[in-house]
Amino acid sequence: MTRRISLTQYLIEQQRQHGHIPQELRLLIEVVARACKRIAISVTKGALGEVLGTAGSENVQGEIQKKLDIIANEVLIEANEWGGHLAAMASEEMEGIYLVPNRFPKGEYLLMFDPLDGSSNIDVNVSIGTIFSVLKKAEGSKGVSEDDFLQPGKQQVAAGYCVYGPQTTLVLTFGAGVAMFTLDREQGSFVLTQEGVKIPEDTKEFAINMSNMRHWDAPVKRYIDECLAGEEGPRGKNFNMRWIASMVADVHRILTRGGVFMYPWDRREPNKAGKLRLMYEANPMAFLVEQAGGAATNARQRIMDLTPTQLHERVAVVLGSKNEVERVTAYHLDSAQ
Ligand SMILES: O=P(O)(O)OC[C@H]1O[C@](O)(COP(=O)(O)O)[C@@H](O)[C@@H]1O
Ligand SMILES: [Mg+2]
Ligand SMILES: [Mg+2]
Repeated sequence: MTRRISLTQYLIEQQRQHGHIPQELRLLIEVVARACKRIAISVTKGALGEVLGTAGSENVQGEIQKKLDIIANEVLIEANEWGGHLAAMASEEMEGIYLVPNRFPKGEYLLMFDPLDGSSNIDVNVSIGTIFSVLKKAEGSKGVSEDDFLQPGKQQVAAGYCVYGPQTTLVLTFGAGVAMFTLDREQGSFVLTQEGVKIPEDTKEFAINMSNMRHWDAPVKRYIDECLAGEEGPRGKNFNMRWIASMVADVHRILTRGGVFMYPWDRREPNKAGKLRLMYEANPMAFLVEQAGGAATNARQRIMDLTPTQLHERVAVVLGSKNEVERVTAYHLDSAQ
């Protein structure tokens, strides 16, 4: 039975007893969690809060922004800019980095986020979320620029997401395992509901958008064909499929019961490495998944080893149960020889 302590107590424990995090980082995560609570309130209001529908604008990736994309972005910026722990922020919804204004105290951390993941699910009342990643500015670097953000994911000091579903759940890692916290709405606080989250190494469940099948590369097609062949095929077992179209919800299922998630490169936009974004979608999820004993690659290399060259860089993603991720990756490496 998991100890029912609050997020604040858990964070203090991580700082004081285990020495896993400095005080500044603890306070930063508290601010992010508070922002997620505010976003959860807007999400829950739905049509009553007039937060559904499009905002009539586009983000830097040319995607139509939903009202909630913008609301969530503003909530995260507003909550974090006065916190005193950050040098700058970057978001899916902003083209450049956001420097903490001079009127606020500053810190050494860099915060990146996908304020609202799974935007296509907002209006249809299906789970969505917020994904975030924390880096530290290189020591001695004066000021802050976009270059400070271009660090490989293995340098993340914290990462997490908050899924707004039937329950609102915050999932966190500081590089010493994964913990989950459920929002107790009566108390208004996140309560620890699982520690030491582990993803089983094997699975019979995959997640991929099958409508893109005709655009896939041969190794992806091979892997999925083998899953679909079931007991009679080379895998000798039947597979189930799930695709929520909110990465946050698909990854949450994988952290809860295992599985493999794939958003591979495909021929629709051959010049792009993939659909998902490296710095505020793939890296934080890869950090969580690895900390839970799973694996995350771009179908060839470990995601957290990739050095980004742009803030909004895209990447192919294969993550989840270790043995399946290794299999998909091996199929790609074999085909390249
Ligand atoms: O609609 P598709 O092509 O299946 O893509 C779904 C994927 O796109 C995303 O929604 C992208 O996230 P955003 O909503 O933040 O743009 C992922 O969460 C999800 O896995
Ligand atoms: Mg997203
Ligand atoms: Mg988004």
